[in-house]
Amino acid sequence: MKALSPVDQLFLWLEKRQQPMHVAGLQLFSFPEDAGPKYVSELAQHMRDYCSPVAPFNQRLTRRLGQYYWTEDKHFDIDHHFRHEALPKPGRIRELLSLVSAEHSNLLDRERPLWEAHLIEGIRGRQFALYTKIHHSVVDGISAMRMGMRALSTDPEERELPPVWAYEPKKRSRSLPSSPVDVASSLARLGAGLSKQAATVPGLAREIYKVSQKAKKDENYVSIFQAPDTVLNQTVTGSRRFAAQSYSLSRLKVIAKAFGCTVNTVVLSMCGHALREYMISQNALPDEPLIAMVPMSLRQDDSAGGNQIGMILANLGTHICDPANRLRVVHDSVQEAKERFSQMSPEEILNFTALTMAPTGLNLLTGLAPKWRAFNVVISNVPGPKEPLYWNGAQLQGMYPVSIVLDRIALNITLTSYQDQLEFGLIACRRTLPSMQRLLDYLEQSIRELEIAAGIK
Ligand SMILES: CCCCCCCCCCCCCCCC(=O)SCCNC(=O)CCNC(=O)[C@H](O)C(C)(C)COP(=O)(O)OP(=O)(O)OC[C@H]1O[C@@H](n2cnc3c(N)ncnc32)[C@H](O)[C@@H]1OP(=O)(O)O
Ligand SMILES: CCCCCCCCCO
Repeated sequence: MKALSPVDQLFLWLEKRQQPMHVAGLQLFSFPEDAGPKYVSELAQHMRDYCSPVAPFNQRLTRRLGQYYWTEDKHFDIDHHFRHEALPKPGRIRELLSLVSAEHSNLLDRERPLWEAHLIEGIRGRQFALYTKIHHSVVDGISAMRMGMRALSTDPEERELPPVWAYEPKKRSRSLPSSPVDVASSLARLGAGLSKQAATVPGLAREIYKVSQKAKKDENYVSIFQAPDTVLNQTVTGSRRFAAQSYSLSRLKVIAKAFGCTVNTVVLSMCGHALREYMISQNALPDEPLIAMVPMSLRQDDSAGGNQIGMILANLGTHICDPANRLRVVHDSVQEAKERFSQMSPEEILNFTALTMAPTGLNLLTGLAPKWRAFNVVISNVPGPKEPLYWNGAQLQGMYPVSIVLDRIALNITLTSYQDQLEFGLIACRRTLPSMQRLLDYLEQSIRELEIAAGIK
């Protein structure tokens, strides 16, 4: 048995019917030239043949004394985890997004390993898709991306590739103990981990004191109670709407260079513009800027599993009309947070994140203080592969992240990349965010605006 880390467990504690805590990737493939009519059915059979998965795909939850552990599922049933489905006609991307919206609304079964893979055929234009869903307690965006990429090849001729659940993790930071004696060693390791965490307390106290002093005079500092009350921050239902689109990464790189900022700052500015326009269209733009929670990877090794993320708060400048001024506000707030983290060790960043997010976490768990809002929206950037990839000869055309909505945080914008495409996946509560697809057009519009502001076009 292997004990889950406190961060991994958080995603289990937070889960409820209206707040599923799984994430997913939607991969779109084009058929190889020589594919016959049975190509997808044969692929499905090939995948079903891998019915003895490796960790974490063979691990289910068990709970002892309030602590969650992973343990091997002795009754693993591939037909529960792997599903072969078809879209209703006419099989447009619209039907595919509807299917993903519906699937992403369903909770994973906690009696079994927390993942499902859906192979979807019937898509117009000789395409098929793979929607792979896995609990956030098992992976973060970077580890999900690493797992997903291991199952693909740069060689279009390579065939008989095993599915993602058949690959051994490249490197594990800790081995998986399996006997009862190992439970004790797990607890000992947990204790050792806690004392390592405890060792960060003096540095952390110093940092929190410094932050509280700085916050008094630094206008770029984003406080944990600054996020305004907006239409995004209402109670959510369990039903989801998914929208996705690709944008050109090289266009963003040119903008970033022109403004002397990072690509991620350009992404956040685009989201600031899109949210501003969306809220204006709803007659609901607040006077104060929206605040985004932006995960930052703390992963230092090549390990594939679990969550290793810190979180920063970014001012999205939604109160500012001018795109260049908005970008500067975003840049300054992100820089301020990055500089703070650059003084800390990964343990200190984790603890700092836990402390600053505690009021939000407590509220998510209890619903007692809905005004304790640290952020309005989650915006997560998970860089992906640069080279063209293939799966049994089928070329990967696009890969869209599908993340989580939280109670009173009804929208999550996660993006990944593939070759020169930035792949945005927007997931929202269906009831809270009508016409969410408009955000995709506003994102495109914001690229043009930034290009004009930078004198590029
Ligand atoms: C088993 C499952 C199978 C599934 C198969 C499919 C998997 C599909 C994954 C789905 C996954 C959903 C699951 C979400 C669940 C969470 O979202 S969990 C949270 C995950 N998020 C993270 O961990 C955050 C990771 N990101 C970061 O740490 C940083 O923000 C970033 C993205 C590195 C940006 O940092 P920054 O310091 O502001 O720097 P920036 O200059 O923007 O970027 C650094 C470099 O990367 C480049 N860059 C920035 N963004 C990108 C980008 N998106 N792409 C490429 N390059 C980029 C920049 O151009 C720059 O390059 P150089 O100029 O150095 O050459
Ligand atoms: C205490 C708040 C935790 C919210 C975590 C959301 C992470 C989503 C990005 O993957």
